[in-house]
Amino acid sequence: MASAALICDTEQWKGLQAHIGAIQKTHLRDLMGDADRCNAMTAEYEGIFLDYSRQRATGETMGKLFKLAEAANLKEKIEKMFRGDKINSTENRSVLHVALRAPRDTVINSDRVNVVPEVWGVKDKIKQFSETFRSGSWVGATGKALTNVVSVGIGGSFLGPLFVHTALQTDPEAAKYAEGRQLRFLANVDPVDVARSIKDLDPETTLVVVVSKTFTTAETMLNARTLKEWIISSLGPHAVAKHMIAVSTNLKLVEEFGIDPNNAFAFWDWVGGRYSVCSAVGVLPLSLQYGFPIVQKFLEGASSIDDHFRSSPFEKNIPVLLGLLSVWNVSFLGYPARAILPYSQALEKFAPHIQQLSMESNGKGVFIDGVQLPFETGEIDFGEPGTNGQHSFYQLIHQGRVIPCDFIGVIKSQQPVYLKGETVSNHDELMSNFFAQPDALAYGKTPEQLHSEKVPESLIAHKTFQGNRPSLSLLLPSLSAYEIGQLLAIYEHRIAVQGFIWGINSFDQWGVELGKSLASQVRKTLHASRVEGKPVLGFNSSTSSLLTRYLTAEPSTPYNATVLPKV
Ligand SMILES: O=P(O)(O)OC[C@H]1O[C@H](O)[C@H](O)[C@@H](O)[C@@H]1O
Repeated sequence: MASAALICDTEQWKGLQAHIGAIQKTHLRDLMGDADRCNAMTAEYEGIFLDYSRQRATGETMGKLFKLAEAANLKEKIEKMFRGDKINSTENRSVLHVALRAPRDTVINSDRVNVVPEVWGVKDKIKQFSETFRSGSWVGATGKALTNVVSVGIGGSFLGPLFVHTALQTDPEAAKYAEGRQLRFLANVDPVDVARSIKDLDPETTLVVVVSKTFTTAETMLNARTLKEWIISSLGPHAVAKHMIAVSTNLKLVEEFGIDPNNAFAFWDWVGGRYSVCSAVGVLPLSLQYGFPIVQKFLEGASSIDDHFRSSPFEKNIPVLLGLLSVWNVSFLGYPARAILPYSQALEKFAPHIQQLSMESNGKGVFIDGVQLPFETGEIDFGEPGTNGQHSFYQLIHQGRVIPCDFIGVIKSQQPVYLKGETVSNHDELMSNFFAQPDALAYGKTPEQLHSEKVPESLIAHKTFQGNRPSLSLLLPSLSAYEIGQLLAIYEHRIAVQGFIWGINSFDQWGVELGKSLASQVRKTLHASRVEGKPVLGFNSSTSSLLTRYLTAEPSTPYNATVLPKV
């Protein structure tokens, strides 16, 4: 198929390629000596401060990246997203997660229908339901109020809500509203995850929320049937109506599953799974745990970044700057990975969410029109909160492979601690590392420095840090529901910017289909072997012998009666 315009064929792309040599001659040690450059390489919005001076880039690089953005029609593509154009072309869908957090009076059309009133209709229903639930008026089958929620879902129906829940858990305001309640998640089809999710819970006081955009995902549906059985075996079949609710775009299947349609919360096919945390997928379980007003603050934070992203000039636009720098690192400097390093334990589930958001969005091999990509896209995202990561994989980042790092810090801790007499407060101790690590990466340590420190000759080579390792620092004023929403939206838009520049569709995920269909072939074989004693057929010799080994051993459970976890 002939391609409209491959970004790599543009003068602007070639200009950046020609510029790589100049950057390869620089060292961050020198670049950081230029205070004007450092001041220029910052951006701020509502107290969120981005410092990207430790990127391997100069003013000239940035100028060229902005030109590349023009060549890629970035401004127009952002507008198309906000306008509800069907930019997810392979699925013929709008991409409107921004509508999920838009103020009530906004007009955003998909298929010429304003979707904002529908969004608010569901939010109003969640607000009302969560108030009834939290007040204790919603009672279970035995007349008791429900205080525990298990949210069953996987991928986008799990990772975003888990990230937000984990971040809110230690926010004093949110925590106050969650007193005496539990929110847990069940994602993996591994029965061990079932056991963990219901350990020490009583079905009498538990509400199960089944979250699935399609309501066909194998793992989620089996887990939902398992928890349904857990409820029924303890409380009887009539209990399902009071103990199970659902979030889905497929309300017909929700009803067929046996959940009361009045207790189903809708969303729409113009919300991608991994972009769905601001839909009922996240808003419902989080409102049950923290109350709707806290969740509304989270949505307002995300919405504030939507405004910033749509209207700020690229030079001051945090998601655009981040997206362009990622393109520079991946496609020009050849760095395949990015480490996400939040200096806040509250953000411990941020990297797992970004893994899906980024890698499922931009892990693509073809342009939007199907032409094979002649350059690398996508990034391998991974991360751990600092300082845990420092005592784990930072060795590789300092002296092994070059991995651009995102340092995310918070000025005001959610949980301040200071011990009288200590040099610094506990949060200042944490943040000392946030400020130190980027410079260690950028500057490194030269043999000359080591000599002057009288390091033994035999250790000089081992102790030399080449430095010149890029990072950026994002400093948030605090970490309340509002900033958690802002952080989420910054990364959502950053990832979209990358896809817009590369010319790929960041909103489909055909690559995950093949594994699913092969698993279905294996599932049939396991059943036929276990139940009818049929031989393993139709696989290559490696898979056949692995399957045979698995099937000839004592099974973990016989197939003649229901078995539920014992823990
Ligand atoms: O919400 P569901 O329809 O159950 O989908 C859950 C997940 O399924 C697949 O793995 C998709 O690749 C993900 O994008 C999606 O989030």
